[in-house]
Order: sequence, then C-alpha cells, then structure tokens
Amino acid sequence: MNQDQLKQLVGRAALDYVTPGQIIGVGTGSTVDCFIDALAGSGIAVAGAVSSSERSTQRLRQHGIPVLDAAEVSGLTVYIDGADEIDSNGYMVKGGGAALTREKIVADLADKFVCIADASKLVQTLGKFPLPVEVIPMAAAQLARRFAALGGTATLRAGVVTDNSCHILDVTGLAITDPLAFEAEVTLWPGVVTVGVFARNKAQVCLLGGADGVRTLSF
Ligand SMILES: O=C(CO)[C@H](O)[C@H](O)COP(=O)(O)O
Repeated sequence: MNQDQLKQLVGRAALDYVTPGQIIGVGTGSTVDCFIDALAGSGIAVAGAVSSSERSTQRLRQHGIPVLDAAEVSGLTVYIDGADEIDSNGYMVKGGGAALTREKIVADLADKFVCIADASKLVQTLGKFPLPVEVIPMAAAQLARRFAALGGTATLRAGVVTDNSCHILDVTGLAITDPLAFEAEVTLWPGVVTVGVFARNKAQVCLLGGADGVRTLSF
C-alpha cells in the first residue's frame, strides 16, 4: 500500500470514533481530507463539525456537513486530526499545514484526540520534522535567535500567512526529549502564538496505518 492508500485506510478507521448526532472536531491535512471524504460517504449523520482551518471548512461544506463556530460549543467528545510526528506517549509535532493554532484550540475543546497517521509518522524522539511555530510577524527575528540558543535553526516559511494573519517559523535541529517542558517554555516567549508541539493536548489514541493494516495505539 502506498502512503495515499494508508491515509485513506486510517481516515476510514476513524469513523469508529464518530457517533451519529454528535458534533465532532475536525483537523487539517491530507489525512483529514480522507477522513472527511469517508465520513461523507459513510451515511453517519453528525450534527456538525468544528473545523480547524478554512481548508477543512470548505471540504466539509462541499460535502454538506454543517460547520459550527468553536464559540458555539462548550466541549466536544472527539477531535480527529493528523500529525507530522507522533511518539510512543502520544505527544506530537503538528503544523505542517500551518493550521496549528486552530488545531490546538479545537483539540483543547475535546475529551479525546484521535490521531490518524501513516506509520512513517511514528518516531522515537520529536524534532526531526521541522517544528512549525506560528508567530507574530514583528517577533520572528528575535524568536529565531531564541531557537538558535537552543541549537535550532529557524526559517520563515516563505509566502505563508496563516488563517490568523501570522507567520510560520520552521525550526530544524532540535531533539525534543521533554515535550511537555518544551511546549510550556516556548509558549511563554513573547510573540509566539502557538508552538507545534502538542503535549498538553496530546493524542489519547493513534490509528497508525502500515503494511499490516491499522494498528491502534492508546496512550
Ligand atoms: O498539523 C497538520 C496541519 O497543520 C497536519 O495534521 C499535519 O501536517 C499532517 O498532515 P498530513 O495528513 O497531510 O500528512
């Protein structure tokens, strides 16, 4: 199976976590696109979705799935999203699609984060994938110096303006051995909107697609 087929496989597997009549949280990315398509074709009628990006909102609406504002719900039972990296504790790096801030907001509303990913995303230590950090534009240079002090190299993602009118720094060269402490520290730096380490809002379940099918990891 190629990577696209694995994404479709885990997108379909995530339907097991969707209850008819519920409002669900929906993430962003090519794997989530597969989930949205699978949901639309499944006949499971959800009451609606809280979306983490303009991209997912468009796709949900194209399928006739109602999209609600985050402010209209007080909580969600489940949030389904992909990841750029996930470790054996359910800690993740996210934001490859530049949607990390809204993803963290919607994830925070949910009781359960179900991560859908192909097996290439499972890592021992987070940090090989360039870490996305959404930043206020005027802080970008200073934040790049702060990451350099940690041994990282921050590069402004060219031509990208987020759904929140901010910029993305991609940071290479970090080995994030303590994701909870790293997220807590970087979140405090002035000008950081969201760091793409999801530790406080980690996954409780990961549906990992590989040659043998879907493996369910629980954290
Ligand atoms: O965090 C994300 C978007 O901001 C995505 O979940 C992550 O980039 C994985 O994307 P894909 O499913 O396309 O591999």
